[in-house]
Amino acid sequence: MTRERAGNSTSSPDGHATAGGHTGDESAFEYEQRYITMLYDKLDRERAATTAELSRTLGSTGGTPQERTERDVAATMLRERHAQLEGVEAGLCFGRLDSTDGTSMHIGRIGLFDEDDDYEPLLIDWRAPVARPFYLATAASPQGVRLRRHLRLRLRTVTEIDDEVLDLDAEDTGHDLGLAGEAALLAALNKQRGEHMQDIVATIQAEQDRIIRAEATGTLVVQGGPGTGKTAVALHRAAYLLYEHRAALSSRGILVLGPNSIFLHYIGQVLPSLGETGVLLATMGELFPGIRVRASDSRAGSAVKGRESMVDVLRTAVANRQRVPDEPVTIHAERETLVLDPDTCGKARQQARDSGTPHNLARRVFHGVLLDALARQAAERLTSEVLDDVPEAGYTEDEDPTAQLLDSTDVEEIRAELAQDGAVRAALDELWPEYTPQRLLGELLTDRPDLAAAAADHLDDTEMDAVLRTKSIAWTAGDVPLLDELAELLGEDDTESRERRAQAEREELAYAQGVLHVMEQDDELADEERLQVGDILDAELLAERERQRSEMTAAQRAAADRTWTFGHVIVDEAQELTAMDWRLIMRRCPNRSMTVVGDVAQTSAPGGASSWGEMLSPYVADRWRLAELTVNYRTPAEIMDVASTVLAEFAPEVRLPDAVRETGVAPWETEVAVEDVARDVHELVLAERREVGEGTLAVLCPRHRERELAELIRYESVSVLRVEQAKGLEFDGVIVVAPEEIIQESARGHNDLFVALTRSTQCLGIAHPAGDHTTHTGSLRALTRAVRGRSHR
Ligand SMILES: Nc1ncnc2c1ncn2[C@@H]1O[C@H](COP(=O)(O)OP(=O)(O)OP(=O)(O)O)[C@@H](O)[C@H]1O
Repeated sequence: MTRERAGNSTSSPDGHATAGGHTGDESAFEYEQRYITMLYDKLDRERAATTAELSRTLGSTGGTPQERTERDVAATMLRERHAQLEGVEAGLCFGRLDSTDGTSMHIGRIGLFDEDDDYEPLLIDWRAPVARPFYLATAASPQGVRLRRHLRLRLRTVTEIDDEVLDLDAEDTGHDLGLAGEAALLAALNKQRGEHMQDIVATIQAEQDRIIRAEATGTLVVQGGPGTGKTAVALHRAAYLLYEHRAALSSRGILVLGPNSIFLHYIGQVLPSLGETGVLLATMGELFPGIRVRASDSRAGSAVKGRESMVDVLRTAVANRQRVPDEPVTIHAERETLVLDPDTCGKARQQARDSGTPHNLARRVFHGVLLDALARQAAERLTSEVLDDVPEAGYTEDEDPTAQLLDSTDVEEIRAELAQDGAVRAALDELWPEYTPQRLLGELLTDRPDLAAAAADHLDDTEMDAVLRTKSIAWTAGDVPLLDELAELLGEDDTESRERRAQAEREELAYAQGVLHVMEQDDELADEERLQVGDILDAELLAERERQRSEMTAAQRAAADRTWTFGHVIVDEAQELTAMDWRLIMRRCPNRSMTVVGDVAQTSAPGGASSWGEMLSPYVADRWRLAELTVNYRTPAEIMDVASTVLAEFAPEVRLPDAVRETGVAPWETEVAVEDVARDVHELVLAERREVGEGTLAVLCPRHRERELAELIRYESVSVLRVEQAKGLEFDGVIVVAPEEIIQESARGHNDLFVALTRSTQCLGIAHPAGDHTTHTGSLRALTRAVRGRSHR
């Protein structure tokens, strides 16, 4: 394979003789610039046409209800198209493939076609099958490709061209990792990082491409060490699946789950830059509409809440709210006093439970059985009162007055009256109340006896202490799967609200028809006017709900609906999820079309995974596929050497991915004054900022040091984070503060330290509070040895 490179800022256009399409006098640069300019002109025209169409659509009024709904659907699609065309501005076209048969194509973020030339493709969408050799072709297996060209642009100007001639006879200067487009790849990897993750569409590698384009059906696990591109691959897979299965997936949508909101912010631009806006990005804490997570659990608390046995605790808590009184309950109803005895209540409860419906629906059965009993009681009492008033000798034995006194309709009436009686309702509610998940969980987590009654078989005192709190609505991310579980156990009795809605619609319809009828009789009213009024009334009634639906994308609708099921779910940092989290996710994805992305060596959550099989087998048995990523694109070899020394101490069996590049910059370590760690780390930050220039820098520290450090270190490009917040992120420089404390902080502290060490793209420093590293764990001694072996500051 031979490589040629040209940059118009540093060297003259190469005038590549074989680059198809350009004329003899024209250099490759001139040709590509001309082509790129043509593509951007085309993009501009498409944008203008979409904007015009959208304002035409939004501006038109009236029409039949169906037309109005269609118009709203069209407007939603045009808005999406508009967002897509805006999103692909940067690096619209990034490559070109020349085939051995003499044909050539340009590859970019979206497809563009020439309508005036029988829809000839001008730009091929990277996801199209014909574009695939761009990522897969190698000199050994060229797949009909003669030349692969990477184009780099600044705004709309071509700044660099990298050519690879896929020629077996040529000298192979490539890396033994089998990289495609190596020069372009290294240029991308060496770039300074910013606030947002960049897409990798121009330099996707073959092992990544295979995952991105893997079958949509079934569950695919993508396991890979740090920096192997798992997140990048997962996001590109979302874009690919939407392209490949647009019709099926755009209605049900794709959910991408990430570990926290910092991470979602970080990855938030990748899909728009690929022209896709309809994907719902969320954290676990956001998956219960109406709840905002405002608090966090202790490690012990989240471990307890994440256990599967919480399902039994919740079940018992619900059952404990279905009460049978110890003593008869006296009800002072409006007309009489009635009594509910424990035996009747017990039978009613059994009947309700036997109905097999969730609590709030079974409540109807329970209340119904008791209302029947109360109605009978009232009827019997009424009958005996009447009989008491009838003179003894007033009838013969054949004329039993009770037989005619109350028939079933009368008893029904009594029942209906009792059902409306405040005292009766209160008594029934007391025994079997209606519950929302929020109310029940709020009670349970703030009331020790209540929790003890539900959890006695599952939690000891310390575990209960770990989840109890004082404020019922201080929701944490760990509460969300519990709320979701409760929503299933409780169900929602929407019979009345459905009836009310149906009644309101019937009334509105009757009103509208009445008005139309009056208008029809009014000869003075112009036909046109009558039509308009009729349209409005009808439209309001018939199309309102449909319209609301059509104005929302699948992602927006999904975000507002707890029971929404997605067409595909992508779970990033999946090793962090607990058994309870997985139950919720599986409810959102009944077809199990999922991509599960993570690294079990990086697990830090106390309830997180140590094996994929263990986590997934309850849902898919062994029907999941594993794909592995083996190359580390983020962390330079110098830093990986240090991280692998630490890893070898606690997980010697794990093989680390090969680092794709070296930077020549050795990691460093230093001591900081134990009495003033923040001040000294601040000094280190100032020095390190000079190293990374405008790049990003992170100070990663144990939990208890975060506040003090964050108060002192306040620079726009510097983040002070706990390790768990840095999951999935990367920075040009990283300073790890007090590694020993990070190790000691939790049962999975080693994993945390490993995560912290692998966040950097350029340089790494370690700050030990003085004396801290002399006494401690093997991991820390190994870390110190490894760093010292390289350099010392
Ligand atoms: N093919 C590629 N071309 C260019 N950059 C890439 C490629 N693959 C990965 N990268 C870059 O490598 C870095 C690491 O990628 P990513 O964050 O997706 O890795 P990860 O496996 O999720 O890491 P971790 O598990 O450590 O959080 C990112 O900057 C990403 O853009």
